[in-house]
Amino acid sequence: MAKLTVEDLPLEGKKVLMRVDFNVPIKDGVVGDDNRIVAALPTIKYVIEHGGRAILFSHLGRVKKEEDKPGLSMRPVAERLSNLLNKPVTFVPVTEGKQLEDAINNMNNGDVLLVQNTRYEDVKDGEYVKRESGNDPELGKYWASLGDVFINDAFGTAHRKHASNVGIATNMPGKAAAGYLMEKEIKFLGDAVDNPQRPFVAILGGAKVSDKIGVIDHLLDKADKIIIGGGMAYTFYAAKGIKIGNSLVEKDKIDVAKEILDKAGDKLVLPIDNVVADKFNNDADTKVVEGDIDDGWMALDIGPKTIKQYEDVLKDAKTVVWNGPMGVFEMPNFAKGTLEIGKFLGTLDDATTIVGGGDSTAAVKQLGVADKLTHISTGGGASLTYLEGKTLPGIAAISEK
Ligand SMILES: Nc1ncnc2c1ncn2[C@@H]1O[C@H](COP(=O)(O)OP(=O)(O)O)[C@@H](O)[C@H]1O
Ligand SMILES: O=C(OP(=O)(O)O)[C@H](O)COP(=O)(O)O
Repeated sequence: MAKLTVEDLPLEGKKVLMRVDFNVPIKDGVVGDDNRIVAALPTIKYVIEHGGRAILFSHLGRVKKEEDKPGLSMRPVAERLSNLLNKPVTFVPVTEGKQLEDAINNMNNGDVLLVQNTRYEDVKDGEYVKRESGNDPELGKYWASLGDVFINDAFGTAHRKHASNVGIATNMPGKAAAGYLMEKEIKFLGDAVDNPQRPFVAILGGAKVSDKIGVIDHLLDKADKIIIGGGMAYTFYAAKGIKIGNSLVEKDKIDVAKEILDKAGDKLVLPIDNVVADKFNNDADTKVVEGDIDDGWMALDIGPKTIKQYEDVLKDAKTVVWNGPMGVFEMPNFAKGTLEIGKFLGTLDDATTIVGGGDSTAAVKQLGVADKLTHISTGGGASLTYLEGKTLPGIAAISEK
């Protein structure tokens, strides 16, 4: 990678601004899945072990009105980070001003400080002003002025052009580096898409084809096969004139689906059978049907023949990228397709297997197969944007070597 990395920066005694993605689930004031915090630890540890003063910035959720703020405080994140690092983390409950500046000036080498949710800046005096999300130039400049160097380790936010990632970086030319997590994500996703070991198979699922059109388009030129599952498969069924009953469909995307099918030829693989249900409920009556789905029935998972067919496509793969579940995996009776594909990926010892996407990541974790895969991306929207072949502003703003 031609970008500056943490190892290129002077750290000893420096005020090291770090953008991390600590946008984690919080329930009743306690952090749930802390994977994103754990994923940022290598860079934070490197900085403090090399005598840097780590000043961390992250957003949490979306702040649109004053009342959103209390529930979206970073305080619980500071507590979890402190536990994970096994050392104190100073939490500063504001995003600008004397309290923040004094706290930074009081830091010693090796200390860690976490700034309040950067999206508190989106609401001022009750107005939704989007200073952070709108990349207000004054805000990026101010935050940049608080430190000596900048490290962006927030891959999950890299598809956003906000003050705390792009704003700080552009105000610190030559001093903005990628953290280890950012490097790792770019390496796995970048190699998979641009330099894959072949055969390269993409598995795309999830609810809507509209979310994945850009990815399918980009990967049609790159992948050897694209396996389709989940709700979006039935818009492709409709495009082929296969009956879909009450299955999920995006009627306004049927034409696009037709174009994709024409372009893809046999590169795109669709389910041959499905588990259909008489209602959207785990306790629904179910049956497996091939091809046409009758009215009154909806497809909620891929069927056993499809699982077998997909395993056949995957068995020789050397690179696999997976985004989106094969069915309504949240309901145990419709989780089998996602589970079996996940388990099978875990057996592919010679392949690089990469999962991106919020629900796909939740699925492989919930199903207990995450440990067997090569790389689970910390970014949903960011990994999708990457797979679409688009530039991620957060990455583009990092200084070149
Ligand atoms: N056949 C289906 N019918 C309706 N919903 C489905 C179906 N298959 C999957 N889904 C739903 O799609 C959602 C995930 O889609 P999406 O958000 O696109 O995935 P990701 O976050 O991994 O990109 C899940 O909530 C899942 O229940
Ligand atoms: O969780 C995130 O997005 P993701 O769920 O698509 O990975 C990122 O932190 C970005 O958050 P945002 O979509 O509120 O800008």
